[in-house]
Order: sequence, then structure tokens, then C-alpha cells
Amino acid sequence: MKEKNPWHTPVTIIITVIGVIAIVALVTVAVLQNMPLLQKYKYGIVLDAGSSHTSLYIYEWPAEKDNNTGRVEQKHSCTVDGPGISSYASAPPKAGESLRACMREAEEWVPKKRHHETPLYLGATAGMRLLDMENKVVSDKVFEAVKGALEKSPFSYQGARLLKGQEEGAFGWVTVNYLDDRLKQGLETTGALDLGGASTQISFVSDNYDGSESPSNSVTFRLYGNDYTLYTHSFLCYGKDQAQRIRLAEHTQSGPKIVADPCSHPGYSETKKYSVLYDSPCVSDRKPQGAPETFDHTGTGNFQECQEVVKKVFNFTKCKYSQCSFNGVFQPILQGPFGAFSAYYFVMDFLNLTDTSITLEDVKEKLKLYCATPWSQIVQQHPKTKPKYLAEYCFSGTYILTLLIDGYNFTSVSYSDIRFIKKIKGSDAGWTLGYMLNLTNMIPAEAPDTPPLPYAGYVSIVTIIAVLIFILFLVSVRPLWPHCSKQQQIV
Ligand SMILES: Nc1ccn([C@@H]2O[C@H](COP(=O)(O)OP(=O)(O)OP(=O)(O)O)[C@@H](O)[C@H]2O)c(=O)n1
Repeated sequence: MKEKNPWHTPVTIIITVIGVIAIVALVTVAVLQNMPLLQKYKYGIVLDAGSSHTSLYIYEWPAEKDNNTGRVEQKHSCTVDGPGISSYASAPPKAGESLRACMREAEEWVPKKRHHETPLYLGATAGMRLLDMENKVVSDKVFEAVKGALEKSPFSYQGARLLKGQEEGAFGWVTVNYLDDRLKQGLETTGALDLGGASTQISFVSDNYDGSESPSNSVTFRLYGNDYTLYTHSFLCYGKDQAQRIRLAEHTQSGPKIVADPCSHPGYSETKKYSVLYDSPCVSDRKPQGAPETFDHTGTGNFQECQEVVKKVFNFTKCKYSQCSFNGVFQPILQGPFGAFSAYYFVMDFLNLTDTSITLEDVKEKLKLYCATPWSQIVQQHPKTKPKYLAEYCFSGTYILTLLIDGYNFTSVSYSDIRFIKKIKGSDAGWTLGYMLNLTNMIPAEAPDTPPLPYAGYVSIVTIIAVLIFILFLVSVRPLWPHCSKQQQIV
């Protein structure tokens, strides 16, 4: 006699099949109903009109998440050919024309159907701040020219304006901390060090700063449910191009024909015009009287002497606060870590000094060797680097160290808290992303509500519950099973 398997009866087979189909249907409906929709994206464009050049950034984020939860990322960037818009003071319409090629690139990168709803902003920084101080009528004409060019684009033009130094510093800080996911998670924040051509910014949160001392340096934010009191300061004229002018102005006060410069390589020699050197509000009041039209800028390549002349750019004597950085500007005790970007990165990357585990003493030693290298050898070793940049890396490296150590009071210990960065997770570090996030209200003041379960967890729980229900069902219909008792079926 052969025992028949009790499961092999028509009733149990039918129940099982129906049950399995029901479970599959239940899970499929639940999963499909809650599946993330096919990803669609939205875009935003910001033009950074800096003193030395203009860059265009395109940002992208998931369309259904622009209610503050989606991650904004840089999709593309374009460097405008030519100098910064402030250099078009003598021909303002050209400032508008200069943006054309990058605007066309933007039209290709942003899907056509999104053009009309893509916000477009232009923010001008220290170059235009200086032009505005020098000649407001001309700076307004430059703005009119860029506005005219941007209004013609198919994007939703939202304005071109001069950014305050404080905004530049604060939005750079927002960018770095947003990209590092520190704001959403409420983690300790990273300070931001930004070095441009005409200004430099320092921004950080310090436990010792509540905004009461020197309130003009404080910016408060409430982001994702956390309150931040940020210390920020922008030093106009302390970007590396203007600092170079101030330094050379020190050298040339008496209007000599030959300037022997310790911050340029031995063998370097270039004839320069006094009128060009002094053509900036940062130095115009120091213009030597009766100087010849030109001077010969020659190099001696001496790092120690370079440090001495660079230090003279800063005023360390007066401070009416509990503590200062330089020029009588209040600065609370540094609190790291710090991200240093823009020219900090360009210069330290060129000099192979982005690794801050290298001790400060070694950094100085390397810079000493670099500055002493003959100009002919430098040119030979870097045939692809722009001669203007190449001629200045000895000065720029020395300036960065002096600014950080003598200016901001970094020590040989806290120097290692600095990270020289260009990008964070594919997006450039700089003020533009923070500016756009602010203007589009993409960072909420309060923490956004999150679903109690992630999608994968939700699917697993639905599946487990469905299987349990089915098992319970099978157990409950057990009396219907033919010969489910201990009886054995006799075939
Ligand atoms: N490979 C490079 C690229 C740029 N630079 C220098 O870096 C500075 C430009 O930095 P950036 O942040 O782009 O400045 P801007 O936005 O033009 O200036 P600002 O913010 O002061 O308006 C300039 O001095 C430029 O000479 C450099 O030394 N090496």
C-alpha cells in the first residue's frame, strides 16, 4: 500500500495556487503603487561673475523632490572665454557678448522643455565691487549689458546683482556643508576659506561666537531644524591678484625703473606699466608721483624675503576687539575642520601641496626650493601652464601661507584641519550652489518629514505579512484538507 501525500489533493492544490496568486497580486500592487516615479529633473543656472573670469554652473535635482528633500548636484560648468566682466569697463556691451558661448552650451545641457522654468541668476563678486566703488555709472552699464544678454536667453532670468562680501562668504559655507551632507544630518560644520582674485572670505561656526561681539560679522541660518550663527568676513583687496598689486605698490612707492622682486623666480624679467599696476582702488592712492611710464619687474627668488614683503600687505597692529585676524577685523577662535577652495586649491594643487599632513615646516621648505628655481627651468617644466599664473605661484603660495598663519592665526597643528578642495561629490566648491539653494528655498528651515520606512523595508514587510497571512489561512482551512487527520489513505 502506498501512502498518498495529503497535499496532493485537488482542494489543497487549488487553495495553494489561489493563495500564491493572491500574494503575488498583493505584493505587486503594493510595490507598483509605491514605486518611485520615473525620475524627471529640474534645473537651475548660476553665473559667477568673478574678478578674473566668469563661470556658468548648471544644477540638477529630481523634479518630484524639489520640496526640499532632493539632492541638488552640479550637472555641467562652463568657463567664459576672456576676463571677468569688470574688465569690460571701457566697452560694456562686450561683457554681455562674452557670455554668449556658455549660454548656448547651457541651452544644450538643459532639456528644451525645461528651459522656460529654469531659473537663471548672475552674481558678481569683488571685481564688480571694486568697479562699483571706482565708477558706479560704468558698473551699472556693465550690469545693463549682461542683463540684456541674459534676458534674451530662453531661461527664466531672475536677475544679475552685486553680491555683498558677506553673502559670498556665507553661501560658500552653505555649499560646502550642503554637499558634505552636514546640514541635513546636523553634524559639526566645516568652515569655508575662499580665495579669489580680488577678495578673500573666511566663514565658520565657533562655540566662542554668538554674534554679540562684532555683530556685522554674523549671519544666522535655520536649516533643517538647526540654528547656526556663522562668523564670516570678506576682505576686499585681499584676493591674490589685488594683494599682488598692494605688495608691488609697496615696492614701487618711489617709482623705480627696476623692481627686484623676491617673490619672482631668478631670471624672470618683464616690463610692466605703472598705469596698469595702479589701476585699482586697492592701490590707486599710492601711485608714485613722477614715476617713469614702465618698470622692469625682475625676480630674485628668495622665499624668506618674499614672506617679509608679503607680511607688509597686512596690518597687525590695531585691534579693538578681544581678538582680530588683521586690519583690525574681529575673528573668534578658529574652529575646524576647514575646506579651502578657489585659488587656494589652484595654487596648492599646482605646487603639489594639497596634502595637509605635510608639516608646515616641510611646506615652507618646498616653497623655498620652488621660489629659488630659475624661471627658465619653471617655463620648461610647465609648458602648458599660462605664463601669467606661472609667474605668480611663488608669490601665491607664500601669500596663502601668510594669510592662513599670520592673518587667520592657523598654527602648525590647526593647519592640518584644512582640506584644499576643488569639488565635493562632483560639484565645485564656491558660493554659487548655496546662493541658488537659498533663492529657490531648497533648504527648509525645519527638518523635512521622512517616510517611516525606506522603500526596500516597506516591500520586505508587505511580503512577509502576505506570506504569514497565507500560512495562517492554510492552517485555518486545515479541517478541509482531505485526510489531514492521522488516518492514512489507502490506495
Ligand atoms: N589654474 C589657475 C586658475 C586660476 N588661478 C588664479 O586664481 C584666482 C581666481 O580665483 P577665482 O576664485 O576664480 O576668482 P574670481 O572669482 O575671479 O575672483 P573674485 O572672487 O575675487 O571676484 C586668480 O587670481 C587666478 O589668477 C590660478 O592661480 N591658477
